[in-house]
Amino acid sequence: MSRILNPDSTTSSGLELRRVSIRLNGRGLVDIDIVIKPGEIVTLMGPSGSGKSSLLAHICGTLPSGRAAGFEVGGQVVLNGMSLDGLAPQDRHVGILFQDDLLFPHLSVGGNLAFALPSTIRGRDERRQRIDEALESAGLGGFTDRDPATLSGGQRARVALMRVLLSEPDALLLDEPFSKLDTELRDQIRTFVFDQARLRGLPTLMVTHDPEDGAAAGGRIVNPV
Ligand SMILES: Nc1ncnc2c1ncn2[C@@H]1O[C@H](COP(=O)(O)OP(=O)(O)OP(=O)(O)O)[C@@H](O)[C@H]1O
Repeated sequence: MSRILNPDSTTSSGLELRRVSIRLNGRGLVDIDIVIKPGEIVTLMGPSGSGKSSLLAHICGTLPSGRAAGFEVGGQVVLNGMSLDGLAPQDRHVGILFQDDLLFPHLSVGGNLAFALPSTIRGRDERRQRIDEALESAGLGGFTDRDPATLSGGQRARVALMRVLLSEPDALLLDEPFSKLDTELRDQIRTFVFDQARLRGLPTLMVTHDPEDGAAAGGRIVNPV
């Protein structure tokens, strides 16, 4: 693993945003300083365009930065005591779930999940077992060979979460992942996602416009500015 150990950082667990700032074309968007403990779910709410998704992209290492892109970032993102600055997205161990489940339509459910498994899990049987266990734990036992197009919205949402979790993230980011689900399903999937995050002790940062998401998470609700 190529993580950089920042000599200034403490060895604390969780996701720390140390005076993280984002400016867009010289305008201040985000200014946040927070520690999210393992298993804690923090909700990020703020007006449209206030930079919530940009902050998640910055944590993932996918924010287009530099003068041409217009974004300038400051501060430090630290996960479990290690600075993520300069690391490629795939080396950060940060999982993110979006509004759209982004399942690959040309792959089976199992194929979608296999894509997320760490390359260190090499054996065919072990890979298959991990996928089967993940599907079982999501109430989707026997779905390995299903075409994603044949799944319901709730089933797709659970596969999308399992795909993120199989990549063994150390932190979870949620970018309005429940907003396209109808009310009943939203409650169900929300509970499932929060339970999984807590069970695995993942520091979790959720962006939402829905106050009910924040209430259901039961944790702190913060503004990006
Ligand atoms: N790739 C990009 N290149 C340039 N500007 C961008 C890019 N992505 C977002 N922006 C701009 O950055 C600002 C913040 O957008 P962002 O999506 O982070 O806000 P948000 O708070 O998540 O909004 P919403 O609640 O509507 O999803 C907006 O002005 C947006 O137009």
